[in-house]
Amino acid sequence: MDLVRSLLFLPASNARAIEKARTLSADVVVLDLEDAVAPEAKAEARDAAVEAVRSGGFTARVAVRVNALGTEWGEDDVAALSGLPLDFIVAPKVEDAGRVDAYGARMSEGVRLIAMIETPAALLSLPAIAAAGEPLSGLMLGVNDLAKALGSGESSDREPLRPWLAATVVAARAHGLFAIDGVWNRLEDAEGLAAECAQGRLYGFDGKSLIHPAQIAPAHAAFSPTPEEIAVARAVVAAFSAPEAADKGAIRVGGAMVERLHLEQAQALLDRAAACR
Ligand SMILES: CC(C)(COP(=O)(O)OP(=O)(O)OC[C@H]1O[C@@H](n2cnc3c(N)ncnc32)[C@H](O)[C@@H]1OP(=O)(O)O)[C@@H](O)C(=O)NCCC(=O)NCCSC(=O)C[C@H](O)C(=O)O
Ligand SMILES: [Mg+2]
Repeated sequence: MDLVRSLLFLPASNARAIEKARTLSADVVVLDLEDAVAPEAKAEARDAAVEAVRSGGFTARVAVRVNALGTEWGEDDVAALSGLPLDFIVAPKVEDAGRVDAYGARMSEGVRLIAMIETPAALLSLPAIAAAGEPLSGLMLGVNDLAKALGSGESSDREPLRPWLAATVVAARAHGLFAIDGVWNRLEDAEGLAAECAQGRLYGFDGKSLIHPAQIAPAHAAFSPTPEEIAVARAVVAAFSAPEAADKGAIRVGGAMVERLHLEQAQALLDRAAACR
């Protein structure tokens, strides 16, 4: 099971954060070479990321967000990661399927790609990007860049971004990719973070991109099955296991109609709960 409830970004130029990240229980840590690193620190950050990945010691799976191919650092970033024991490369500002292919041609076997959707052009090309094929394994919304490019205002319920939340999940699901929601910037607003995680889960996202260790636990709480969901799933599985349900497609469980598609859904939720444990 590909658990991606939490993808914690940290600047690869921050040695203390890298040390801390080794001890953290995020599902994935993302060493950032892009927006969290100033232009004059790019080369040093690249070296630090390579050294960190080579040395290992992370509890989480490890990703590096490179600078986009086409920028002055992109080619060197991707080349520096060649042959390293890395789980994912995160590609910022992907705008077409050709860009996914370009990363694929440069990446080592076994490393998977997460494409960031964070420009209007990417939104218009979502179906083609999602259909690009291997090594693409996930889509991640970049809400900061997106809000900047769209000129959309802030709102607590993300009203202006909602069509794009849904479109990203649809594109990912259509091609068996995971979908990761954007970051929550307000470090001290835990209530807002919890609400936004819940909204992301409601839209179907598999997890959230994060910027601070304190955001890991709320993301895991939101993107793991709840005890109530587990109880309902167990009841559905038990009801369909009863002899009287053997020849039925639809039955009544807890006052609701459930079909065999709900049985599959319940089994998937129980598998996910086991993986989260
Ligand atoms: C946002 C921060 C700059 C805040 O830093 P700071 O105020 O120093 O944090 P704390 O004092 O609360 O830190 C406490 C300890 O935790 C460590 N720490 C902090 N953040 C991280 C982290 N992300 N990963 C690992 N460890 C972290 C500190 O080192 C302290 O440790 P210790 O001293 O040992 O106790 C900072 O949190 C930060 O830099 N966050 C990540 C920023 C980032 O990577 N941004 C880029 C990705 S977001 C993005 O661009 C999304 C997308 O592209 C879009 O467009 O939307
Ligand atoms: Mg961005």
